[in-house]
Amino acid sequence: MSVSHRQKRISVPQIRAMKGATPIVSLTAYTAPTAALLDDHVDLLLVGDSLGMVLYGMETTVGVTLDMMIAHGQAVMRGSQRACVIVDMPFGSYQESKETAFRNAARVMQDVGCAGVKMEGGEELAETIAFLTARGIPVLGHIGLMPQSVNTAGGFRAFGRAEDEAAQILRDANAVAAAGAFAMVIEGTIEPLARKVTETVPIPTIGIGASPACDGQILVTEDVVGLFAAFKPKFVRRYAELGNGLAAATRSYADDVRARRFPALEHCFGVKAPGSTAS
Ligand SMILES: Nc1nc(=O)c2c([nH]1)NC[C@@H]1CN(c3ccc(C(=O)N[C@@H](CCC(=O)O)C(=O)O)cc3)CN21
Ligand SMILES: CC(C)C(=O)C(=O)O
Ligand SMILES: [Mg+2]
Repeated sequence: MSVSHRQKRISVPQIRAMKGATPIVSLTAYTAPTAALLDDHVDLLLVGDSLGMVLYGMETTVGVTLDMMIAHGQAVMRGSQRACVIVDMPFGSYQESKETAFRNAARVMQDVGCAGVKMEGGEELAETIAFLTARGIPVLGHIGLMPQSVNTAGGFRAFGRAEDEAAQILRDANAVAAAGAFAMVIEGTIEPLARKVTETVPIPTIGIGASPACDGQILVTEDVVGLFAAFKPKFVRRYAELGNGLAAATRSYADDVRARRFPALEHCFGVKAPGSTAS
């Protein structure tokens, strides 16, 4: 594509400016073909570390590595043209120190060419978020249910039911915003808390299992289209059942191969079609 025909991607400042306006539409993407199909319809594509569970069959996201995120981030950048692409920093790549976080996030920015990175954390991560944003790396926060903390948080559950937990999440939201995050994902909280966080912080909130009051919504694409069957979180709405289509197509293919209906001669090389000089 020529330079003059190249369209610009939605930028981090544009996402930041959507606070209180038209809801930010976001979905996950892990591969080039999926990114290409979603690109025209979303504002933000997240290369989520949920890929460990969705693509690789892991029980949690804790086993996902930086190399995996970079490889899938590159694929999503190749497949998309318009969306703002953000890459999840995986467990272990940013918690140790703000310096380690910067080094690993800079590697993601350089190797992937994405618009920014996402990190799970609240007050305890604020210094790191400030360190990165001050040095040119846009950060999308992630508070509430933080899947990388599943081993200390008591499993995948709703957050903010207890008063002290809700108060902590509100402090986390304020700390993440004050540290310079351009927006934050709020996951798996009770609805009134996500609403209150959205009303309180000056940056967009992007909800998942949170509230319709959030400034945007995100879901895992495979959950939305019925391609992930291991579990169905309460907060998912299925817009298609592509898994059924995939299974049905596979059954038809298997039947055709076993009955020698596939391949037909039209699928074979060096076979003259009647009335043709080609193939
Ligand atoms: N495919 C997929 N979708 C997601 O939304 C998602 C991931 N993977 N992986 C990373 C995190 C983990 N998340 C999860 C994981 C499990 C539940 C879940 O099992 N929820 C059940 C309740 C579980 C229970 O009662 O113990 C639910 O009904 O919502 C929810 C969110 C959200 N994220
Ligand atoms: C569900 C979103 C917010 C996420 O972090 C992921 O897909 O990894
Ligand atoms: Mg994630």
